[in-house]
Amino acid sequence: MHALLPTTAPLPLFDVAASRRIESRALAHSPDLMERAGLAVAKLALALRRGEGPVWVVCGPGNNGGDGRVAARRLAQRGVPVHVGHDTPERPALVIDALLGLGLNRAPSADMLATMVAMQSCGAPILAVDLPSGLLADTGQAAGERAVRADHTLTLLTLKPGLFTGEGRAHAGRIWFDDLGIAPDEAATATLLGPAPLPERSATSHKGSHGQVLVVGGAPGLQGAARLAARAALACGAGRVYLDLLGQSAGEPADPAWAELMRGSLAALPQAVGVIGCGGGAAIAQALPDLLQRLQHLVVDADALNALAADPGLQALLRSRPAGSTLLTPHPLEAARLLGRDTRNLQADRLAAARELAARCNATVVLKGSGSIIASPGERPALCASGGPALGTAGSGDVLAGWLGGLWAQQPTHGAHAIACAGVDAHGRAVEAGGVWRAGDLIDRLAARR
Ligand SMILES: NC(=O)C1=CN([C@@H]2O[C@H](COP(=O)(O)OP(=O)(O)OC[C@H]3O[C@@H](n4cnc5c(N)ncnc54)[C@H](OP(=O)(O)O)[C@@H]3O)[C@@H](O)[C@H]2O)[C@@H](O)CC1
Ligand SMILES: Nc1ncnc2c1ncn2[C@@H]1O[C@H](COP(=O)(O)OP(=O)(O)O)[C@@H](O)[C@H]1O
Repeated sequence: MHALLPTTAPLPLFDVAASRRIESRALAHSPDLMERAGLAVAKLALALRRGEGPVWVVCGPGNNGGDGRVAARRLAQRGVPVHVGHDTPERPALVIDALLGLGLNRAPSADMLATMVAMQSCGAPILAVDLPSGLLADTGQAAGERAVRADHTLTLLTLKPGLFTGEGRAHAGRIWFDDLGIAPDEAATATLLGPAPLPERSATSHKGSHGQVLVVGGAPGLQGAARLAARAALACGAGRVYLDLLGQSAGEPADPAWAELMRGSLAALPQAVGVIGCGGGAAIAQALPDLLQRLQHLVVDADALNALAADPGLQALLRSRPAGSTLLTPHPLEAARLLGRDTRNLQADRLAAARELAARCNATVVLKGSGSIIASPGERPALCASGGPALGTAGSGDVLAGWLGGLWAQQPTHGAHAIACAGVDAHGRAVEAGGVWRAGDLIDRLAARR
């Protein structure tokens, strides 16, 4: 058993159907899985309980409850006071939430909701067994009007996507994992990202070896977004970074605060990696046909995504681009516009939405937000557990787009999926040590990790 985040390597995620298959094959040779699960829960509970009061074990009707009962027995054997039931004991030292796990298949009943409220309000920390009760393992959404908000979740046998995306992170608390001694024997549903190495530099390399980025955007009043993207691309290590500031006179400096950035345009830079749409306003729509047809590598963000959503002709150009050459970075509202759905409906199953959008656009899609998802045609989707609410600040998405462009400029033979996985994970890790308040700080933190 170990705490899971931050990840040190990529990890396989399994949805409910795959977890069930792994479990049923494992049970054939290891019939004591529930004993192992309950023992792991009891061990963690011993470390987490606060004070000498009883450990309150709330068991549901299925095997999740079974794990809870084994844990209760093991704790009692160690002389720990234990209360098993749905009524709140006095001054509990810990709550073990073993009400509902993988088998959650409908909105919890009123009785269960009342028990969840009691757990939540009793004042003790909550350790969820496998999943916080009421949270759907595949999507990270509550099946009904609420799910338990745990302080810790010990997930068992397999890692489930819903712990890491949607509302999962807010409900799971600190995530622990015990594989119960079983190695998964089938392909993962998705991959939880680990850290990716930064591009290597040979001793004889020079700025011409490190690629070019062309940021197209920054319409009047919106230059900040384009400049953040350009600064991030440069901080990432791109050899030269140019800005095509839409609707700005040629005399306007690329970025008065960053003298290294230059003005440029598609006509002069057909080999550059395009980072398009940051602060693009309405003007980006006119530039898009040329950009979509002429640039070999494109990161498409913000207003360029909105322009695409509004124009089937542009969507056809997008789909006709070669495989692996386009990377879209929508936040949920932008993704919902592209799919013609509402955001709530899209967020209900982020993994499925990202896959659908990737297939529809013939592109890699980074569906941003807590637990960003990276989906590409023909690739196993990836899920990012790094980052957090510190990224919820204006311009952090522009920084991501620029960083992705900078990575791609240095590694032009990589496909969009690999670039997205590396860049999204690094963007999240940059805030984990704290100290990021503005998108500009984020650029400094990303650069410091190089
Ligand atoms: N077998 C093993 O060795 C291992 C098992 N493991 C453990 O087993 C867990 C999975 O167990 P599980 O399949 O029994 O599902 P579980 O989450 O207990 O729920 C099913 C029960 O809840 C009910 N129910 C569902 N939704 C409901 C609702 N909204 N409101 C009310 N009731 C609802 C559902 O009712 P039904 O649909 O049948 O009417 C059924 O009775 C897994 O998460 C892990 O903890 C692992 O440790 C590995 C080793
Ligand atoms: N709670 C959170 N957890 C993880 N990542 C987050 C969270 N909130 C925001 N982010 C990340 O911050 C970035 C915000 O991007 P975006 O919404 O496009 O911002 P902007 O348009 O201001 O640049 C995305 O990479 C998103 O995944």
